[in-house]
Amino acid sequence: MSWLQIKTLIHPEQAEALETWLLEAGACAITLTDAEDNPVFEPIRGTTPLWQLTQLTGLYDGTMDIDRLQQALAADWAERFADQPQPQLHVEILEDKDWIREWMDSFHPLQMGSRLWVVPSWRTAPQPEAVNLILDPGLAFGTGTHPTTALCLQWLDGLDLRNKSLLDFGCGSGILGIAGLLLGADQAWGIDIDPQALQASHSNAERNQIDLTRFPVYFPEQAPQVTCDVLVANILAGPLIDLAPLLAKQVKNGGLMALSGILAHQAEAVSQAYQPWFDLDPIQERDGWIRITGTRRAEQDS
Ligand SMILES: C[S@@+](CC[C@H](N)C(=O)[O-])C[C@H]1O[C@@H](n2cnc3c(N)ncnc32)[C@H](O)[C@@H]1O
Repeated sequence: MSWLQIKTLIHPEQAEALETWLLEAGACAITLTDAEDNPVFEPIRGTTPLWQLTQLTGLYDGTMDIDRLQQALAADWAERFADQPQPQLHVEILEDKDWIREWMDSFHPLQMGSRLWVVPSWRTAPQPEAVNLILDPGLAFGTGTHPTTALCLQWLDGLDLRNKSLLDFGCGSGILGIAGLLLGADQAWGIDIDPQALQASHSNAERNQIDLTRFPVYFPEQAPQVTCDVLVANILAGPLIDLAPLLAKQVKNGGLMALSGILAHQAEAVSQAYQPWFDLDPIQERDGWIRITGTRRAEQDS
């Protein structure tokens, strides 16, 4: 099987928008790195220096029609960012073994808060005594490199999760549910609409020596209506708003929740959707993404 890898340089302010656009257009995975850290393009004389740019690398199934993708991107980009240069996609065909090597090289251990590290399975944990979450990124979203995931991991790291149950809604790679269990929770559940995510969550749980009975995973329509002490949902603003009544029902009175996957301008709409059930904390922001946390009020059960 072959893959198509695209690479482009982009201004950091537009990197997230391009990442979202490419994922919606079927990319299996996207990574963003500082162009200066990992230069694959020669800087062009007279153009923006590399240190001001983000390098985006994306991966598509080898059957993807990249010409049509470029045309669609050009049309949308012209509409949204009329005054900005069009991203130029450099395309390369990769055999399985090549992209795996590229992919592996791009992941490094990351510290999340004070106790937790996310360590790719092929790297050595820098602090063996820390809480080390061993991760095989695979194709499901959730490696810890994305700000939305990092915001949730840092929040979990700061909680006392002993004897707590945790619902990971939109579990992707299972990273948040697994982190919760490693940080002391005694039970977690994962829910996702993507079969690849459910599979990845279980293989990542096994890699971290977590008994799968402590982290069962479900499609939403098959999930039991559990109530949890802690809810994490890193999805997107639209589904989070639609799911507010359902998610509120699944958090115990006095329980905690963290919502992520929300762009700064969407904060107000998502907050409003959860205010009927939760006392909300001040919003946290990272690279244009925000995290909403709160405590389930006891007085309302609806
Ligand atoms: C941004 S990823 C987050 C993955 C992981 N929890 C993390 O924090 O890195 C969002 C995940 O939510 C899933 N998802 C999107 N809409 C959903 C929905 N309505 N119900 C359940 N899962 C959903 C996607 O398939 C994807 O795996």
